[in-house]
Amino acid sequence: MRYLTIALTKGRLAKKALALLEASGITCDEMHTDSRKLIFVNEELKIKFFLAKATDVPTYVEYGAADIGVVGKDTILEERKNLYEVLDLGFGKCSMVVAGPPEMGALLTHNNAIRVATKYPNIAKDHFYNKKNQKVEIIKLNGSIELAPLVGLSEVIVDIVETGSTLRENGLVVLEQICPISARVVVNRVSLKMEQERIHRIIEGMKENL
Ligand SMILES: Nc1ncnc2c1ncn2[C@@H]1O[C@H](COP(=O)(O)OP(=O)(O)OP(=O)(O)O)[C@@H](O)[C@H]1O
Ligand SMILES: O=P(O)(O)OC[C@H]1O[C@H](OP(=O)(O)OP(=O)(O)O)[C@H](O)[C@@H]1O
Repeated sequence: MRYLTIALTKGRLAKKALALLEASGITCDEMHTDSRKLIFVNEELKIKFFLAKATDVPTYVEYGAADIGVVGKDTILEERKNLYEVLDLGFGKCSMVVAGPPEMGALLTHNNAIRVATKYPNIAKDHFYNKKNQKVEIIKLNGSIELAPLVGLSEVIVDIVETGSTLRENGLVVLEQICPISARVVVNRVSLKMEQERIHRIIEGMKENL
C-alpha cells in the first residue's frame, strides 16, 4: 500500500486542520512537538502529512506531491489550479470584499479607471473585469493591504475581512461583497481515481468530526 500525503496550510488554518486530523484518528506522536521536522508520518495508516504556505498547497496537490490538501477558498480561487474541491470544512470563515474609504463607493458604480490594491490579483480581475466589466488597474501587494488607500496607492482594495476591526481602525468600510471564504479540502485528480476508497474514507472521517 502506498503512502497517502496530506498538505495542510500553515498559519491561521493549521490548528483547526491538525485538530481535525487528530479527531479523525490520523495522529502522529510528533504532532505536538516544536521540532523543525517538516513531514509527519502515521505508519499504521500509511499516511504522511505536512504544513506548507497557503499559496503552495494547491501546487503540491495539483502535481500529486500531496494527494489531499486543506486550504482556504481564497487561495483556491486565486491559484486556479486543476484540482477537485470536495469538502467545505466550515472553519477559517471570512469574506472576500472590495473595501476603501466610504467616499470611494461612488467610484464603483460607474466605469471609473480606479486603482485596486490586493494580494489577490486574479480574484480582483474576475470581480472587476468579468463580473462588473470595470477596467480598473490592479496593483499587487503582499500584506497590510489596508495601507494602500491610506497613503494614496489605490482608491480601493480587494481583501479578506473577518472581524472587520482592521478596516474599522483605519477608517475603511466594506464597499462590495465578492464571496464567502472558508477552509476546503482539495484532492488531486489522479489520486481521486486511483485511491478513491482510501481518500473517501479520510474525507468521511473529517466530515464526521466537523
Ligand atoms: N482574518 C483573516 N485574514 C486572513 N486570512 C484568513 C482570515 N481568517 C481566515 N483566513 C483564512 O486563513 C488562510 C491563511 O491565512 P494566513 O494569514 O495564515 O496566511 P497568509 O494569508 O498566506 O499569510 P502570509 O502571507 O502572512 O503567509 C487564508 O488563506 C484564509 O483562507
Ligand atoms: O477583519 P479582520 O479580523 O481585522 O481581519 C482581516 C485582516 O487580516 C488579514 O491580514 P493578516 O493579519 O493576514 O496580515 P497581512 O495584512 O499582512 O496579510 C487580512 O488581510 C486583513 O488585513
